[in-house]
Amino acid sequence: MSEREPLRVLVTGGAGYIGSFTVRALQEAGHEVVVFDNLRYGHRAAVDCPLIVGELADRDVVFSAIADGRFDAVFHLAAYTSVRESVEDPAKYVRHNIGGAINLLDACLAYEVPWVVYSSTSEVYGEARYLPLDENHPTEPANPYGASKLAVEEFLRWYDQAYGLRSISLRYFNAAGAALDGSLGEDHRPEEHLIPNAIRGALGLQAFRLTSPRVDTPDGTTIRDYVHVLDLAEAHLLALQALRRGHPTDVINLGSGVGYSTRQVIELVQEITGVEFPIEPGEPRPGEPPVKYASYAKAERVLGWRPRYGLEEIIRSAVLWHQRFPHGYPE
Ligand SMILES: NC(=O)c1ccc[n+]([C@@H]2O[C@H](COP(=O)([O-])OP(=O)(O)OC[C@H]3O[C@@H](n4cnc5c(N)ncnc54)[C@H](O)[C@@H]3O)[C@@H](O)[C@H]2O)c1
Ligand SMILES: O=c1ccn([C@@H]2O[C@H](COP(=O)(O)OP(=O)(O)O[C@H]3O[C@H](CO)[C@H](O)[C@H](O)[C@H]3O)[C@@H](O)[C@H]2O)c(=O)[nH]1
Repeated sequence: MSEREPLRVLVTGGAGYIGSFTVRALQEAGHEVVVFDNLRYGHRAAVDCPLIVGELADRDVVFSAIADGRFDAVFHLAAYTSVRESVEDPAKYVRHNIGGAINLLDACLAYEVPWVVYSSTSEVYGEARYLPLDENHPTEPANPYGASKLAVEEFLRWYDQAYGLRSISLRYFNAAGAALDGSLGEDHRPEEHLIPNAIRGALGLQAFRLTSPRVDTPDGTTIRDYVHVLDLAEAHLLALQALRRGHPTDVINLGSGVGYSTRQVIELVQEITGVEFPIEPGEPRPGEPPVKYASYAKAERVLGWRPRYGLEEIIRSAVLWHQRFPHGYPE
């Protein structure tokens, strides 16, 4: 099969934030896509392709989705993603993020799907021992969410060794931004991420609360690496091409390489929107690492990927989305 021939790809979590952009990128590249999502956080309106509404933890449902599909690849993005919830209810993260993923991988083996692209996270590293974080940094997740994502990465390695299932795990840093025309965007209910919450503060949709703990950084707020969701979607296509070329099972960081403090992000949202919304004190989130940002040298070397968009374009696109859809996707 030539590297350009269209493939059939199942995207789990494809109705969610990053998934919906990845689905669109696959479709634009000519691939045939089916989405599998339980719609707990995803939205039907975010998807323009066949959608299987199903639960990953239900092994029979997962097996029948794969059995019916004749898929060439699976992009596995579905997961629960709240650090706070994972600390309160770790069992949920074992059952869905680990158990659900294992159901999916077993179905891939049963129906000979050769390639998996997996959504991992910078949370696998825990607190940074050095910066920028590269893929050789020790993995010491500080919460059950990060532990669940790392466990799947590790089993992907074992599944390749034992059964020959090849995969690339993409360790995203902080995904943010929207389609440049504001047609797709981030709609989590409830929303926990900084950029959408600051924009909602600027648009008068809700009060903005600072939940960053006081940390040892120049302005005392946490520092993060924001990467445009369009850049993430592009990286998934490049990972698929790498697998088609025969690249071995691997893990790759996806970040912008630049760290911005929470206060800098808030101030940039204020500047771009022209609204000096109040910053109300919130309950500091426990266990947040003070600083993280990525080295994306490996993504550049292996995938030929580098981020196209910076923080300003991230915020401008997200503002457009929130202005067009202040109440999110129509249900
Ligand atoms: N948003 C980020 O900054 C970020 C950073 C690093 C990694 N990630 C990873 O990227 C992936 C996508 O994240 P997102 O921000 O788009 O989240 P999201 O909640 O918008 O998307 C996840 C989707 O998966 C679905 N889902 C969750 N559990 C499921 C299950 N058991 N069965 C079926 N469907 C299920 C949800 O309904 C949702 O549509 C996740 O795997 C997450 O761990 C996200
Ligand atoms: O309304 C808000 C939202 C966030 N923050 C603060 O802004 C910083 C960034 O918060 P985000 O929730 O946007 O990002 P995190 O780095 O805390 O975590 C996110 O990115 C990780 C990957 O790097 C994981 O995927 C995780 O699930 C996801 O929530 C944190 O200090 C947070 O306390 C606020 O002050 N107010």
